[in-house]
Amino acid sequence: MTSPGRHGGVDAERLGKLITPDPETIHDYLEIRGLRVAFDGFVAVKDIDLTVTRGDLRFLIGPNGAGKTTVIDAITGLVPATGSAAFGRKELLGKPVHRIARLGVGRTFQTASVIEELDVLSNLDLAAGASRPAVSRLRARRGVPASVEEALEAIGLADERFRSAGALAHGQKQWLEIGMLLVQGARLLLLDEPVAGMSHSEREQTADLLRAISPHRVVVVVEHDMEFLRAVADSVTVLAAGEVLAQGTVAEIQNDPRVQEIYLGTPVHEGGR
Ligand SMILES: Nc1ncnc2c1ncn2[C@@H]1O[C@H](COP(=O)(O)OP(=O)(O)OP(=O)(O)O)[C@@H](O)[C@H]1O
Repeated sequence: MTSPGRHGGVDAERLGKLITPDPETIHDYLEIRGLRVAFDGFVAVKDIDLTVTRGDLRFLIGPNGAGKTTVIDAITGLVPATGSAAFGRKELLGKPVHRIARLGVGRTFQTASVIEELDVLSNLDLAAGASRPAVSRLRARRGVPASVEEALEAIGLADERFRSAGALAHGQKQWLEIGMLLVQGARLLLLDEPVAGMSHSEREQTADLLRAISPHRVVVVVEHDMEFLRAVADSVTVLAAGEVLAQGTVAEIQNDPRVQEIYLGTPVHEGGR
């Protein structure tokens, strides 16, 4: 079984249970103001403003080197930045990576960062904070936390629970990573090229998964794949040379001449990058 949801497609009921909105977090939003990142004098991100609310599945696109990953790195504390990036009204900039994660900010990387030697269940267990010594893991499996069980079903890996993460298909690893973010309680999900290298069918299933998550979480997706964007995005922010070039609905972005120009004259609806 390689699709999210035991019977193919997202298991919306289980996913809904897993990510039922907490009334405390109903007003979650990401608010970035004047974000600036410089590497040895080279300004990769130039005074960016960005607001993303729950249920507004935002895609961040732009040519190679536009600064998309750097924005995510700055929000998650991996690179120093100035300006402001707040989530849940708490400032993230200047905090160490682990404190940002505790504030409900989770990310995936272009290359899946699951622990390949551990099985699927242990990866989810660790993410859920149920870190236990290896010896006790077998015993622990008898009492899998409900959130982990729900995540296994929602991401379609219930039957693969004892399989080592390293043996999973590419798409399954990405779904495992997303499941890990959910069980760790991430309320802001920053996904860096989640469908890169996926098959058409894996992309469709990932689209279902993100659409099911989006009403309950703030989701930002960095992606080059325009077909995937059209299938999933509610709104799009286009970065170019570290600045916000355009922002709007998919249709607005596709018809924006400035956006078409930076994609080397290729209409966005036809081009990949
Ligand atoms: N650690 C770093 N040190 C120096 N320069 C960096 C560093 N990280 C990124 N850059 C530079 O910052 C710019 C933005 O890079 P970034 O990876 O954010 O772009 P991107 O839009 O994500 O591109 P891609 O689509 O290729 O992943 C690039 O010119 C890149 O070379």
